[in-house]
Amino acid sequence: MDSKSFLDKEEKPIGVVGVGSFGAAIAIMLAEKVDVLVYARKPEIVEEINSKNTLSGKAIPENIRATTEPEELCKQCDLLFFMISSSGFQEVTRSFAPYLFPYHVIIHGTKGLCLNLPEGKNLDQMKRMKRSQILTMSEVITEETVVVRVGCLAGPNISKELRQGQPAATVVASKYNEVILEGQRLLRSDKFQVYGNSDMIGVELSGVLKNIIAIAAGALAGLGLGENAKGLLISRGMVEMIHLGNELGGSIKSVMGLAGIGDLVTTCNSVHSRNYTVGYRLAKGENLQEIIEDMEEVAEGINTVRIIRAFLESTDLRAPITENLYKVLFEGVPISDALQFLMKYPFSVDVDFV
Ligand SMILES: NC(=O)C1=CN([C@@H]2O[C@H](COP(=O)(O)OP(=O)(O)OC[C@H]3O[C@@H](n4cnc5c(N)ncnc54)[C@H](O)[C@@H]3O)[C@@H](O)[C@H]2O)C=CC1
Ligand SMILES: O=C(CO)COP(=O)(O)O
Repeated sequence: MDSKSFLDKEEKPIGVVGVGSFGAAIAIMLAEKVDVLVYARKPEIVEEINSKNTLSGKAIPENIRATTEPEELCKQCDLLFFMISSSGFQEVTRSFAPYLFPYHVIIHGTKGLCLNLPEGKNLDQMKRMKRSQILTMSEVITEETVVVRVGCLAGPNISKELRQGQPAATVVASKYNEVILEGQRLLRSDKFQVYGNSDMIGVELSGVLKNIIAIAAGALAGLGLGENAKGLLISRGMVEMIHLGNELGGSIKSVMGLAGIGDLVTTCNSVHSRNYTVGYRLAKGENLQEIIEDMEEVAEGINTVRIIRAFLESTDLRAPITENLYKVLFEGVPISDALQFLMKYPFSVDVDFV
C-alpha cells in the first residue's frame, strides 16, 4: 500500500476532535505515523498538551499539538477524526461546519445516537419515534456539513487497553473505499489490525446497540449470575441487535463482524466498560441518577435504550432485552423481575435471521 496520503502530496497533520478517553487513545496511535493536531474546548487542556506534552498528567508524543479553534484544525487538516460523545456531537459538528469543505474527510468513533426532532421537542416528550427522527453520527455530519467522504470507526476498542499498547482491531466503515484505505494506512500497526466495511450504517449501529446489551451483562454480573446466563444474554442480544440494526437500515452481516459480535463480547465482559459498569452498579442497588452523577465519562447505552424504546413503538418489532432494560432504568422495575420476564418470554426459534 502507498505510504502517502491520497489527500495531499505533502502529509498534513491529522485532526482529532475531542481528547476524552477514546480520542486520546486514537491520537496517540495516529502520532506513531503522522503529526496530529487535536481540538479540545478547554484552554487548560490545550495549554497542557502544547507546553508540557502531557494529557491529564501522562506523557503523550511530542508530535501531538492542540488548539481550541475549529477553524485552525480545518485549515491545517484534511482528515479529521471526530471523537466526541453523542450528547455534544451535533453542537461540535455545527461549530466546525463553517470551516469544512467538500475535500475534507471525517471519520468518527462515537457509539451513540442523536435526534432530529421538531423545534421545541425533546426525547422526554417523544413516546414514539420514526427512523427519520433518529440520526447516526454519519447522518449528523452529512446533515450539518458539506463533507461527503464520511466514515466511522467501531470495534472492540476499550481505550484503556489501547493506551497500554495491548493488541486489538477495529473496523473502518465508509461508502468510499479511499476513506477505508486511508483509515487503514493511518491506524494499522503490529498491534492494531484495521478491517474495512462498506456498510457504514450497519457498523455504526452495531457499536451503538451493543451498549444496551453491555448494560444488561453488567447487571447479570452484579446479580452474581454465571457464565451460562451470560452466554444466553450475548446470543439473544446479538439476535436483537440484528433485527434492530436491520430495521434501522444496517446489514445483518455487519452485526456478525468485529464491530458487532466482537465488540459485544468485549463490552459484556469488561469491567472497564462504562455501560457494563452502569448495569453492575444498578444490580448492586445504586440508583441510576447516583451512578450517572458519579461517572466522569459517558455511558452511551442509557440514552440509546430510551431512543430505541421510542423507535420500537413505531414498528412491529419486539426487542425484549431493550424493553425490559428500559423498565429497569426508567420505571423502577427490579432487575430480578425483568430477568424473570425474560426467562418466561416465548423465544422459540434459535436462529431466525439467516
Ligand atoms: N472509551 C472507550 O473505550 C471507547 C469509547 N468509544 C466511544 O467514543 C465516544 C467518546 O467516548 P470517550 O472518549 O470514552 O468519552 P469521554 O467522556 O472520555 O470524552 C468525550 C469527549 O467529548 C468532548 N465533548 C463532549 N461534549 C462536547 C461539547 N459539547 N463540546 C466540545 N467537546 C465535547 C469531551 O470534552 C471529551 O473530550 C463515545 O461515543 C464512546 O461510546 C468508542 C470506543 C471505545
Ligand atoms: O465501546 C467500547 C469498547 O469497544 C467502550 O465501551 P463503554 O462505552 O461501555 O466503555
